[in-house]
Amino acid sequence: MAARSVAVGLLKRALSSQQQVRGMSSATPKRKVAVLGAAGGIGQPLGLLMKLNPLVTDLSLYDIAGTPGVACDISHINTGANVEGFAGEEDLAKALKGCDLVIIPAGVPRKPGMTRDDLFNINAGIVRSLASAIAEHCPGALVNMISNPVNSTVPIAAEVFKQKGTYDPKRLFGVTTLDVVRARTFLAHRKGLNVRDVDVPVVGGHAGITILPLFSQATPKVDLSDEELDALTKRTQDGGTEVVQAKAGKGSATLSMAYAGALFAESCVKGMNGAQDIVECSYVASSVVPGLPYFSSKVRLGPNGVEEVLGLGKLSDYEQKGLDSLKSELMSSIEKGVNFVNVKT
Ligand SMILES: NC(=O)c1ccc[n+]([C@@H]2O[C@H](COP(=O)([O-])OP(=O)(O)OC[C@H]3O[C@@H](n4cnc5c(N)ncnc54)[C@H](O)[C@@H]3O)[C@@H](O)[C@H]2O)c1
Ligand SMILES: O=C(O)C[C@H](O)C(=O)O
Repeated sequence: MAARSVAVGLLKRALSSQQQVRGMSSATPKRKVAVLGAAGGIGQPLGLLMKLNPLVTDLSLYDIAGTPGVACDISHINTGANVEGFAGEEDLAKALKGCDLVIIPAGVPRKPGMTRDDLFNINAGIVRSLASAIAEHCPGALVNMISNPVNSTVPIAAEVFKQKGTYDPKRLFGVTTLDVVRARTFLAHRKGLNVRDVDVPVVGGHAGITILPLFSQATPKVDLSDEELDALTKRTQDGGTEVVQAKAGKGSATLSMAYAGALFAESCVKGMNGAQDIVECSYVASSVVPGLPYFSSKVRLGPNGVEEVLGLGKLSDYEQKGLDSLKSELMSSIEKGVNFVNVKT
């Protein structure tokens, strides 16, 4: 009897995973995901990872050029998602139509010696025009903003959506998952832990000192000397710069970012599909820190996007100092984004 029920269980599991792979399960809703900037350093591996995700039934790959080739290549992979490639502004409406989730890694990356804010002049305009198209063609989609400077590009998208009358703070996310991925990796290496067991919330924003890892809230609990804490915090804050320098002029993090972006996108889709207790750190509209209208902290994801913005929990003195010192930089990046859309020059 026991052997029979084990066999039935295995059969059911195999059937349901086959159905999932084909995108045919009646329990799994159809989900169309778009990647804007899909021919780029992040866009290509992110497109690949989304094609491998059984929750994605339709994958729309958009860039200003180069997407037909990328889409053709990815479409040959024998997983369920239907893949379409779109190139050039005249194809943007088609790329966005019917999307549940839009991921934006479009824009220029840093070179050594640059800050993320140095990307503002080019990327702000790109994000403004993509946000405007999203408001027109898929206003109900969740938006995962990867393009830097995230601290400003999220407010830019929000202001565009407000102007278009489609703004819903629950649906707009700055992707800060790479900071969490880095904090987990660096802590696990430093303390000899299995990285799969390690989690570290990272709050604040996504640039330099605005990236604030909360090692006092890590799981498993760890004892860190003052030197270790300082070194781990700085390495997490400078993780992006470490990659920019290692790539020596050939861009910034792409592969680890694609991994992080795919993790976050999957959590968004799971939340939309009704999964419970999906919690991720993300840079969202927030009242967690008075005076900062956008802030990254843990958020609970659900059918409508952000279901709940969670508080910061108890901070150590070191983390409280970090929080106090990031506020003015984060606020000025937010204002810069807001003004870009609203102030006529
Ligand atoms: N949030 C994060 O943690 C994080 C991590 C890494 C990189 N980034 C940022 O992601 C962005 C992309 O980085 P990358 O390494 O993929 O750069 P990349 O130059 O390799 O690719 C960017 C792609 O965007 C495309 N693009 C430009 N304008 C566009 C438009 N109007 N519409 C659609 N696509 C457009 C380009 O054609 C290119 O294919 C950069 O701004 C980078 O700083 C963010
Ligand atoms: O550092 C960068 O410019 C890219 C990205 O924001 C990162 O953190 O890797």
